[in-house]
Amino acid sequence: MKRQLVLEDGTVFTGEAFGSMKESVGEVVFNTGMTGYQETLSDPSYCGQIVTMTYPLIGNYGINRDDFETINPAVFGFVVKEFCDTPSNFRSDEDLDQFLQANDIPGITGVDTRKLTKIIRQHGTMRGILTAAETEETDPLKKIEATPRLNDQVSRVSTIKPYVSPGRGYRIVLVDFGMKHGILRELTTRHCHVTVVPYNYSAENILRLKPDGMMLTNGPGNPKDVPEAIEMIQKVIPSIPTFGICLGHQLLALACGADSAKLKFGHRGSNHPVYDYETKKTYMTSQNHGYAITKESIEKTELELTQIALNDDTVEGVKHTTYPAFSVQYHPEASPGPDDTNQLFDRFLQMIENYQTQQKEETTHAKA
Ligand SMILES: NC(=O)CC[C@H](N)C(=O)O
Repeated sequence: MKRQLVLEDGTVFTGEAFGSMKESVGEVVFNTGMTGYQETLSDPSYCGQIVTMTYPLIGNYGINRDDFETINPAVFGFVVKEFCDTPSNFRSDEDLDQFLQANDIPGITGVDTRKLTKIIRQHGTMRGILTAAETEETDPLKKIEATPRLNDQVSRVSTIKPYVSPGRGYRIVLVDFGMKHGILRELTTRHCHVTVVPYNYSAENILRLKPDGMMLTNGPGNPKDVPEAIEMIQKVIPSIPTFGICLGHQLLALACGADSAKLKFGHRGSNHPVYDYETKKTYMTSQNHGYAITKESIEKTELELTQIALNDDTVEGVKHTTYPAFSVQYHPEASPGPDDTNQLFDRFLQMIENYQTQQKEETTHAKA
């Protein structure tokens, strides 16, 4: 069956439908990863977005039971140059078409994804619609216009109730804005006792758990759409060591008085070079974001710029100069992509240890 991807500017791409047959409107973004389509499709940060893979052959190693970043994919559509319906890999359990059908995600194959990507790069991110090619009765552009822009993606993908992944190590509260499993995996690998809480869990409830540390996860949409989290972070960071990733980084920075802005077409892929001023090293990072903290806004806060994107000089990391808190815009948990920055989880646990030692020393001094 024929299907079209129509962009807001009127550009039409015609291809073959696969996956779910439903019509879908979303923000059209591109991901430059050569592999990792399963992790990309299951990353909740794509809620509301139609994702294009720039790598031309997609589906060739199928879908397996191990590589999900959530079991509830939230992406609104999937665009490929060539869908491979004969996957060949020892881990493959089903093909991409079956996966997309089972999760009600519409796909389109046979699209000139290079042309599509060039358009998005020149014009900036646009909304688009995946629709049956034959539709004559309604103008696809009118349908895009009639579809309200989302501002509630985080509430769609966050957990509703808190839950615990037990461990004998540090007690970490993990605030779920649309968590990738990779973040939880890195903490449990390090024996942490993790309490995952909803995006709108209050500061009072978090402090009542007496955590050793707080982690703020990735998540979809505009960070300014989650004001309750910004308020919570302001109350928690003076006393609990905090580490933020991606949306969590943006929320931490907003909570400290910085500002965020939308990037022209974002960073999505597995090969984004980032320079870390602290280690004086460049790392390859996995990224997926459309917003960023603005550099100028950091200057008037108590934050310090710690990392920078080498492609476009945008903010990739900050740390608080008084409180034990730091964050990065990219994904140290990788999945997909390189795990060069995996040691940030160790840096976080080290920060907790240092903070607790310092607290003990201060209490001893106070008593003496
Ligand atoms: N992966 C993320 O957490 C993305 C953060 C935010 N939704 C953005 O697009 O910038």
